[in-house]
Amino acid sequence: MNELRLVVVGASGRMGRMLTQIIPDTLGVRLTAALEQPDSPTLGVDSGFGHGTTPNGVPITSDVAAALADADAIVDFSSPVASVEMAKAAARAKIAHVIGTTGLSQADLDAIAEAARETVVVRSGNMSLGVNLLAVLVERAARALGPAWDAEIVEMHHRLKVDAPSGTALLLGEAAAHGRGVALAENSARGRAGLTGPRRLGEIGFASLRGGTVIGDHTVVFAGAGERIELSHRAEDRGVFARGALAAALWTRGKAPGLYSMADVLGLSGA
Ligand SMILES: NC(=O)C1=CN([C@@H]2O[C@H](COP(=O)(O)OP(=O)(O)OC[C@H]3O[C@@H](n4cnc5c(N)ncnc54)[C@H](OP(=O)(O)O)[C@@H]3O)[C@@H](O)[C@H]2O)C=CC1
Ligand SMILES: O=C(O)C1=N[C@H](C(=O)O)C[C@H](O)C1
Repeated sequence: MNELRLVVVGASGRMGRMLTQIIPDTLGVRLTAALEQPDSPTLGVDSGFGHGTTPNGVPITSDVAAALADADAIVDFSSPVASVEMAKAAARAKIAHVIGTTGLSQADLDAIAEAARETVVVRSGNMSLGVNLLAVLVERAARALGPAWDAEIVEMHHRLKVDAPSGTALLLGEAAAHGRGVALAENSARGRAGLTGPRRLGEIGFASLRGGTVIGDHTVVFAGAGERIELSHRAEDRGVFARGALAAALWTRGKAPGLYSMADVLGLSGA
């Protein structure tokens, strides 16, 4: 089978650099374009620059049309505005779109769902195997424990992260809500401050810490009367997200248009 021709969006960012580093060592994929914003100072620079001195022959560009003309899939860790634009372009070109970007609004999610009517889209707030397995465990725990055990989600990330709660925290919150058979939107508490009053039964709380170079730590606490369960994941290397995204891109081959998750890619749906 031919190699999957990949476009990386956000190629000069932390995740983009990790992707361009591991693509040459990943069987079945080939980088054909590396996209950045039109005003990026990195335009024209070899996209291999982020990981030492080995050029890969793919210069960074902002020409979306040219990039998509020679591609099978897009791997996108950029910004909400960019990912929604890419989703529309991917739908028009019928190219698979793997979206890792977080901080998406409901309107952004709706636009992505609309694009997924035309092409294969895999979106997840976390592409790692560990976090997606953790979500399965959180759902089971929430189902078994019920709302009498208070669920709180604590996350910590590097000082440069711009959105909160993290996409992963929201994914884990959705898992807990699903386990309880409730909607997260109606049962979440974000950013308590001031005279909050006692905790509301059944709410799922979120707390976000930012500092240093932390790649991504998440803990789901189930606090009961006189005892506590904590389920945690710590990412030690951005490679876990990048490898998951490349596995997702390869998985899209031959799939029907639709919106998929990493649980689908990893075979964890219904686990
Ligand atoms: N789902 C997952 O597993 C993971 C998700 N993420 C998420 O991925 C996103 C990116 O993270 P990270 O790499 O750390 O962030 P960075 O800010 O380091 O990288 C994002 C890159 O995207 C670029 N960009 C912005 N707009 C466009 C555009 N229109 N076209 C092309 N490129 C564009 C930015 O350029 P500029 O700097 O000029 O704005 C930047 O270089 C975040 O939302 C983060 O939360 C991160 C890790 C794992
Ligand atoms: O911005 C990051 O860095 C990360 N973002 C994702 C999130 O919002 O959960 C995934 C990972 O934790 C790193």
